[in-house]
Formats: sequence, structure tokens, C-alpha cells
Amino acid sequence: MTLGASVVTIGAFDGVHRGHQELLRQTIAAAQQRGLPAVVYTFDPPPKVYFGQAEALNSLAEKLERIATFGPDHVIVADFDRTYIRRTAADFIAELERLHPHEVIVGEDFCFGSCKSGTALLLGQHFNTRILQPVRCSDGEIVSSSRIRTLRRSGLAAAAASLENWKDVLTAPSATLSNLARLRVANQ
Ligand SMILES: Cc1cc2nc3c(=O)[nH]c(=O)nc-3n(C[C@H](O)[C@H](O)[C@H](O)COP(=O)(O)O)c2cc1C
Ligand SMILES: Nc1ncnc2c1ncn2[C@@H]1O[C@H](COP(=O)(O)OP(=O)(O)OP(=O)(O)O)[C@@H](O)[C@H]1O
Repeated sequence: MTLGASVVTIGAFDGVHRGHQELLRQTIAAAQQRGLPAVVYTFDPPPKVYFGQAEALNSLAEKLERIATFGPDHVIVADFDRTYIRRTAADFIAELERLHPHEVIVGEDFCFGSCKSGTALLLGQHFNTRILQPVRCSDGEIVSSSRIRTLRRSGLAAAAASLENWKDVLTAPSATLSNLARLRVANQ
């Protein structure tokens, strides 16, 4: 996919939890301020699921539905497979360049490229990059897909759901599932 200009966020986004939601909100707000398309670049399956390190918190359809409620213009879904993982950090940066990002917005632990060699700081050497401070829950712990998986495994479904925070998102005035209809989904 090629765009003349964009604002981009990247990640596995498994569960589309409160940390991911903040990333999505900031990306879409930055894109709207500049009048540019907001792009969410994600992976299917999530890398940790591909490598057998985790079970997915939701299906691709569910993830796209959740992402759509925030109102991005495009979602790029990379087929995360044995061919894709051979790409280097430089290959990934070259692919991102085709989107001509005015800004790339990621969390501080974001990594990319074969053997996870690319970091958010490396991204910052190539693009105007905003690195988000981690969103934490009330006990100070960082919200993460891994934490939600652990809570679910321990039978703490309500605590897991509070990190996903879906009830509040779906009742927010700006959230609408009909956004899914206008969302453009591309494979790379
Ligand atoms: C081109 C590319 C190659 C990747 N190769 C690997 C890999 O070899 N091993 C790995 O564990 N993760 C690999 N990943 C996944 C990243 O480690 C990371 O999980 C992914 O970029 C999503 O970031 P997030 O986990 O912060 O959401 C790769 C990602 C990209 C974009
Ligand atoms: N709590 C958080 N606050 C801010 N950004 C976050 C948070 N969690 C993840 N991110 C960012 O969201 C994007 C997607 O991250 P990712 O899908 O790996 O989430 P994760 O919760 O860290 O997953 P996992 O626990 O499986 O490693 C990345 O840019 C990452 O840095």
C-alpha cells in the first residue's frame, strides 16, 4: 500500500486494551489535526501467537471491529508468517516509507524486524516518531496483552476485562461500530 502522507501506529494490538486504545486515540487525533489519513499497521496472527508463546485474546475480525470504533482510515494487516519474519528492520522501514508518515506513534517497548532488531528509537532516526509513555492501571502495573492473558488464566476475568475497558469505549459518544463499514483494510 502507498499513501502520499499519513499518521501511522503499529503493533499486534491483541485485545485492543487500554494502552492500545490510547495509542489509537492519539494517532487518530494527530491525523485529524493535520487532515491526513490515520493508518493502523497490525499483524495476523499476533507475533507471540505465531511463535507459540501465547493464545490470541481475540480473532482478527474482533480486533478489526474494536480498532474500527476509533475511526482510523486504513488498517494494514500483515500476514505474519515464515516469509514475513525474514524481513529486516531496514525492510520494514522501507515499507513504512511508502506511507510517507508525517508522524509514527508507538509505545516505548515497540520492536520490529527479524530477531526484533528494530526499536522505537531506530524508528525515530527515520521518521518523526512519538513514543507514548506506558498506560498503567490503578496499582501502577503496565497494561499489556500478556497481563490480560495471565489474569484470564488465573480466573480473574473481571480484572482482565477492566484492562480491556470495552464497556466504556463502546458507550463513548465517538465510538460507533458502523465505522467498520468505512474502514479500508489492506494487506500490506
Ligand atoms: C518485519 C518484521 C519482522 C519480525 N520478525 C520477528 C522475529 O523474527 N521474531 C520475533 O519474535 N518477532 C518478530 N517480529 C515481531 C516484533 O517483535 C513485534 O512483536 C511486532 O513488531 C509487533 O510489535 P508489538 O509486539 O510491540 O505489538 C517482527 C516484526 C516485523 C515488523
Ligand atoms: N500500556 C501501554 N501503554 C502505551 N502503549 C502501549 C501499552 N501496551 C502496548 N503499547 C504499545 O502498543 C503497540 C502494540 O503493542 P503490543 O501489541 O505488543 O501490546 P502488548 O500489550 O505490549 O503485548 P504483549 O503483552 O503481548 O507483549 C506497541 O506500539 C506498544 O508499544
